[in-house]
Amino acid sequence: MTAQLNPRGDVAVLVPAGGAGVRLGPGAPKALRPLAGEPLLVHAVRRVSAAPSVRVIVVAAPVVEVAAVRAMLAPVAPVIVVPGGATRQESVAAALAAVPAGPEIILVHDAARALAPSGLVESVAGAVRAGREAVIPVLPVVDTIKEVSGADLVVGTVDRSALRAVQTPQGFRRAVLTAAHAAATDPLTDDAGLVEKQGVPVGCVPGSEYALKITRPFDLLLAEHLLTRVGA
Ligand SMILES: Nc1ccn([C@@H]2O[C@H](COP(=O)(O)OP(=O)(O)OP(=O)(O)O)[C@@H](O)[C@H]2O)c(=O)n1
Ligand SMILES: C[C@](O)(CO)[C@H](O)COP(=O)(O)O
Repeated sequence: MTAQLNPRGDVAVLVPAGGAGVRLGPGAPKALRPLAGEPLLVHAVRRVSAAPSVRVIVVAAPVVEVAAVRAMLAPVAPVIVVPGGATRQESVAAALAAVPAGPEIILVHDAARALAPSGLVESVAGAVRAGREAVIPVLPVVDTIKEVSGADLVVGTVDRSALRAVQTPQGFRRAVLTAAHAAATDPLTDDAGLVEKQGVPVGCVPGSEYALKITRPFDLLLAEHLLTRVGA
């Protein structure tokens, strides 16, 4: 990361890290929980900052942890840290508002996808640079998918050939992401969803198995294995 900004190609990455991690079980906010001895957020920011086009990183931290997160990330990379919001969408909006003038490509990347490789950051940024207005990394759905009524009654089998599992980082022209957040009404689970609502086409690039979202305890075990045994 260097300080000079080139509006045509430079990238700012927003890292929403304000979530509690309820599905991971009781403990500190998820982004601060340890993975192989370091907080998830440190792993995520280290990988993002290693991507050559990234010039600005803005982290949305849990509200009461802003100072601690600033201190924690200071040795990792230059970052702007802002208080997160009550929802992921609010955290992203707060981070977006803190991006300085300059970068015209903005990526949004979950702290919870702590092992997403720098190459994926570059691949998403590159697709936006090449002309897409919005880009998401996706993987094919590998399980048979059923529609279920109530708790346990199968209604039918869904054709999965057109389905994709969506990851982060998601990349956008800055004006597109800003307009989508300005127009947002209900919270959606991802930023591409807001952009779709604006009628903007969203492109796909191949995702990475390493960009798994650490959501449940098993995911943390898997990530620990990938990091310590596979060298992710
Ligand atoms: N108010 C929130 C909620 C979520 N996030 C961030 O959004 C990303 C994706 O959210 P998820 O993995 O679902 O995290 P949590 O909301 O913390 O998980 P849970 O629903 O289990 O509490 C995470 O990096 C999380 O920190 C955020 O910045 N602010
Ligand atoms: C943005 C996201 O990571 C894409 O898969 C996801 O939508 C975050 O929300 P979730 O509710 O934790 O799945």
